[in-house]
Amino acid sequence: MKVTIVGAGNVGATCADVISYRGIASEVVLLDIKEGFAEGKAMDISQCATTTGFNTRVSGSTNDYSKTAGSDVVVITSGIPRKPGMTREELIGINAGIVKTVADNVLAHSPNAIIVVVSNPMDTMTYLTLKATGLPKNRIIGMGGALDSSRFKYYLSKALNKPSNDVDGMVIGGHGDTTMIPLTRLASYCGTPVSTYLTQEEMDKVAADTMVGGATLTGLLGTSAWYAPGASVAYLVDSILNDQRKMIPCSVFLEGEYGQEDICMGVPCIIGKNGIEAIVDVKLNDTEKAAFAKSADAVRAMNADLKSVLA
Ligand SMILES: NC(=O)C1=CN([C@@H]2O[C@H](COP(=O)(O)OP(=O)(O)OC[C@H]3O[C@@H](n4cnc5c(N)ncnc54)[C@H](O)[C@@H]3O)[C@@H](O)[C@H]2O)C=CC1
Ligand SMILES: O=C([O-])CC(=O)C(=O)O
Repeated sequence: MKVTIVGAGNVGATCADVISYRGIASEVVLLDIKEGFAEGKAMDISQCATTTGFNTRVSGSTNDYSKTAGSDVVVITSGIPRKPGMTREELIGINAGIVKTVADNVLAHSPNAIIVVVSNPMDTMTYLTLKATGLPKNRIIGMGGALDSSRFKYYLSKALNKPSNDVDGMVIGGHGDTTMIPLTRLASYCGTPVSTYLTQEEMDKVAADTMVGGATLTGLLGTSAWYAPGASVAYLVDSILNDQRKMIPCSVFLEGEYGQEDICMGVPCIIGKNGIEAIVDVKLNDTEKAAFAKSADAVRAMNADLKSVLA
């Protein structure tokens, strides 16, 4: 199975590294516009093969899409990341043009690929990719919920003082500092509700920390995060390529699901060999429904800025 990752920067290269290390794909192509950059990252990752023990073939390309031909999955991480103090939404001006051009180039060489959109503002870039390519909705997946949920579980595990892998939980809604919806009511520790162990105040703090998880890291690092984002993309790609049918919150085109239409945002999806195999209808309470509607209003307002790019 062949995976192309466009953008060999922090997130793209980390994703290539995890996919190779875990043997998720037999071939990974990294592509970037910076001369020699993707080739360098691919060579560096390839030189881990004997010490970490993988056989994935990793190669790089400077903007030559012919090398990406026949990819099963294409991940788009090209574009600029935010700096401390910025929101993801502020990246739309530069990233929309980049994502649209990349999506066109990718499809010309891999007409059957499933596209995973990572560049921010991710929900709007997912919507742009869907509208610009005209592909069926199952083949355009925005990655945000997998990462946000992993951060939610991290903060839950810290509050509970229990191992992360004993904790379960999910974040839906938009992938933005104010649009994410950590579903605290449904979060669990070893199959028991977290509300058994945490006060409402503690759960509210976990949710608030989760929502600004990306901004916190951007403040600490000077640019946005890459280890957990890259690993989250690899997790999603694994479920596609190996038809694992995992339930992962992803940004997907909604046509009435969760009360929304003509928008891409995060909802629980079954992810398998066809991309989005199904959208799972988790019953939300009235508060969660209201939060989802408010999140959709914000994502929709951002999508309106795409008019000139899509014209
Ligand atoms: N959806 C999510 O959960 C996450 C999204 N992101 C987003 O992913 C994007 C990438 O982040 P980083 O890897 O940290 O940035 P980065 O700056 O390290 O890497 C981006 C790469 O894209 C390349 N690039 C720019 N235009 C290109 C084009 N037209 N064709 C091919 N390559 C091109 C650049 O040369 C650069 O190497 C950002 O927009 C960031 O906000 C980052 C983390 C999580
Ligand atoms: O925070 C950012 O700008 C990058 C991102 O989407 C994340 O790490 O969640």
